[in-house]
Amino acid sequence: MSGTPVIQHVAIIGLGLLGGSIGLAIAKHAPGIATTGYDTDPATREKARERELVGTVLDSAAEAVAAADLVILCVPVGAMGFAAEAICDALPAGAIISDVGSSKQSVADALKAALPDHCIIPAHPVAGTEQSGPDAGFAELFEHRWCILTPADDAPTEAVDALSRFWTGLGSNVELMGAEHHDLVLAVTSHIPHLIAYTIVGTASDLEDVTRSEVIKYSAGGFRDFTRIAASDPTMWRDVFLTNKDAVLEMLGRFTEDLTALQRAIRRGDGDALHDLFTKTRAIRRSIIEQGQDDARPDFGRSDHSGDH
Ligand SMILES: NC(=O)c1ccc[n+]([C@@H]2O[C@H](COP(=O)([O-])OP(=O)(O)OC[C@H]3O[C@@H](n4cnc5c(N)ncnc54)[C@H](O)[C@@H]3O)[C@@H](O)[C@H]2O)c1
Ligand SMILES: O=C(O)C(=O)C[C@]1(C(=O)O)C=C[C@@H](O)C=C1
Repeated sequence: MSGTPVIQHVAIIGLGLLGGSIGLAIAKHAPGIATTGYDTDPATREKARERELVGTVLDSAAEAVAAADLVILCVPVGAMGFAAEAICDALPAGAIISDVGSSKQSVADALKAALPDHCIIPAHPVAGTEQSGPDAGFAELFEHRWCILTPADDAPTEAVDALSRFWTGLGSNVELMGAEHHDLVLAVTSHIPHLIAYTIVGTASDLEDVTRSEVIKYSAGGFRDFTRIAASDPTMWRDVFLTNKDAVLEMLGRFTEDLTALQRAIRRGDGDALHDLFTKTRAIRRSIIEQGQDDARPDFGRSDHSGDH
């Protein structure tokens, strides 16, 4: 690759929350970039046309990528390999292939296996909601949010720079990281919190009828916040846990040990242990807020667009 490539045409494969939001964000922040898109689901393609998520919605992945200099795969992580195989023969030489998957090592492996001769720069915008599908996307999703790029050591610097500039242009802050490290960090900050939410809401749903209806009736802040997270897309999260198995199991082991220690403190009436831990965790919350990282999403990310009414 010679010189820094200028991105003039982005193809988006998968037109749900992430794909739709990228299309709308390009229209808002970089209207000079042409966009094409494809989704395997005909109803999603139809809705994407109606909402003008991209400039042109095509009826095949090959047509969608034929003139692209950047292709972004926005499908569940378990489908990345299939999506890459479907575009293999139609990709222009020199196109950058990227993705938005929530786990990175397995996606990097799948993309490399499907597209061994192409320039692959995996990415993960750490921005989302519990909504999914073509109705869920909005142009502001990535503003003031991190986008983590996980290029392989031999990835061309110019392509990494071009992709960084692309995401900065949509309003994101960009950080580079190894894929394995990404998967460990995100296991703690995103994957295990989702697992905990799925568990606690699942526990409530297993209670006897009367108790369950009371849980729903009286659910205030804590449980209600968990139900939002536990409403996240089942296919997406199934794939995240299957593809980030090692890091999730490692962190889950530590979490289980800490939970057991807390259980012992409660059983023994060890108020000091409980108070010490809660003081430590409160300090973490305060330092997140001091760093200006407390949900930098604009309000409409949660209310107007999240559908959580
Ligand atoms: N939802 C979030 O909060 C969030 C945040 C960051 C990253 N991600 C990642 O983004 C990706 C997409 O998630 P989403 O929330 O947009 O999901 P989504 O369900 O809203 O959209 C995914 C779309 O991909 C389509 N699809 C599936 N297989 C396909 C294929 N082979 N070819 C073309 N289209 C295909 C589906 O029909 C669907 O419309 C996932 O990898 C997820 O891990 C999600
Ligand atoms: O805010 C939410 O609803 C999210 O779950 C978004 C969230 C996260 O855990 O922070 C979920 C998965 C992603 O890969 C990135 C972002």
